[in-house]
Amino acid sequence: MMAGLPASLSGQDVGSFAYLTIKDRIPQILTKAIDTLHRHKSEIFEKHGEKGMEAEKKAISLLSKLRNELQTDKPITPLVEKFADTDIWNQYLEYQQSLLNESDGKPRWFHSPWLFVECYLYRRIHEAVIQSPPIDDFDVFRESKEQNFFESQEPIMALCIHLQELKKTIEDLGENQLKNEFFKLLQISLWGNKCDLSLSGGETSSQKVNIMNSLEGLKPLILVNDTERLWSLLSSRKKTREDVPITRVDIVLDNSGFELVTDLILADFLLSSKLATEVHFYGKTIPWFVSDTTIHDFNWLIEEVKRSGHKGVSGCGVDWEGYVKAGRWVYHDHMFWTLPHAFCAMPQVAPDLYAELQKAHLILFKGDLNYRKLTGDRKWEFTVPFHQALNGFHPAPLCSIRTLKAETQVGLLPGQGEQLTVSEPHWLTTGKYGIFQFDGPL
Ligand SMILES: O=P(O)(O)OC[C@@]1(O)O[C@H](CO)[C@@H](O)[C@@H]1O
Ligand SMILES: [Mn+2]
Repeated sequence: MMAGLPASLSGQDVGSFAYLTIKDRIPQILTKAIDTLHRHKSEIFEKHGEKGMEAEKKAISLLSKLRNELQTDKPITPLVEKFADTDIWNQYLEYQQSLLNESDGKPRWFHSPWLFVECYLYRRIHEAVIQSPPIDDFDVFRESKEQNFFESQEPIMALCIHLQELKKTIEDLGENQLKNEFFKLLQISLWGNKCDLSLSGGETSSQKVNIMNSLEGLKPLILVNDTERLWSLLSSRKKTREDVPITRVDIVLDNSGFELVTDLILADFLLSSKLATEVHFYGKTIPWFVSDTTIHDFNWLIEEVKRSGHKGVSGCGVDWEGYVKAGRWVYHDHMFWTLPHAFCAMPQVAPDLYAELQKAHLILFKGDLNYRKLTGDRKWEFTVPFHQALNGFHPAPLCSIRTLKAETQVGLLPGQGEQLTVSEPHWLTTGKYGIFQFDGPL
């Protein structure tokens, strides 16, 4: 499977999105993280006293040192703090070293694969925090994830009310009506991915307008649309429900806040429509790419929805808590999702996780980073088939639901990418365009 893989995206390519992310956006994210620690000084003092003050100072100095390493393109150094994945990370760093020849020296920020460098950055932020007890559980991104939720209350309310209405009549919907509702909620989950904080460098990217009304207008921005495949897979299983009592859909989550609400609404619809009988979610074990969902974020958001003053919203929270309690929604934590590996390495690196995913009848991968890891973050030709770019990663029928925020895309029609480059030079990285890209039994 390894034969003839194209080169990785890298900060080596001056002017590329990778280069601009490492040069501009990541220092901005580090500065915001440092600023967040500063602004929580009094809260940390109240909670931990003098020891907390020392810890806050230490974490800030470690993050400042990290920013300096990055901005001066220093060699990438091994992780030093003992943690569950420290050894795997340092093995991967040695692997990156082995790819370089003598003259190249050490792996460096602007000279190593972008995927590795960006993941390493967030793992170093985590290391700075766990090296600073007693604030070693501090999530430097929590405030911005919560802010994204609170600033998106209007569209969240509209979506929850829509779902509650839909659930009242869902038994009476005809096949076609159910399909259309399914497609609408898939599109809402797709566009929920547009607002991620790491793209905006941590600036608020909450959802302002109510996307229910703009779906029609957004359809031309969907470059690959395999949603019919999702419908036929799930609806045919539903028809033969007697002999196939279980349909499990796994959702590999991306961002917390508004996007997570759109994913939970989709997951609720999957159960209420009986297109699925159980949904499994995968989040991140440490704070990741600014807005990615941790188990704390998952539980916090369901609780916030349940506590809403609006009964249309709180009703959803009550149902969602019920699904978790009944084991119909299952949340999985696994360290693999915050390692730097492309997903084709999962059978070797995390065979237990690969075996878990193989139990799903359909896996939905949300977001841009997941797409980059599905396809190895490489400079593929636009027309290379998605199946080929997965490089052997086929745990189950899967679909990427992603807005484009990185200079990598496969499975396009001949000329489609070139045409977009002419009409919209930054179509790969603005998050304006999206895909539903499916890989399953041919
Ligand atoms: O996975 P998400 O949340 O959709 O996107 C995360 C992400 O956009 O942040 C980086 C920019 O720093 C992107 O390259 C990366 O894919
Ligand atoms: Mn993300």
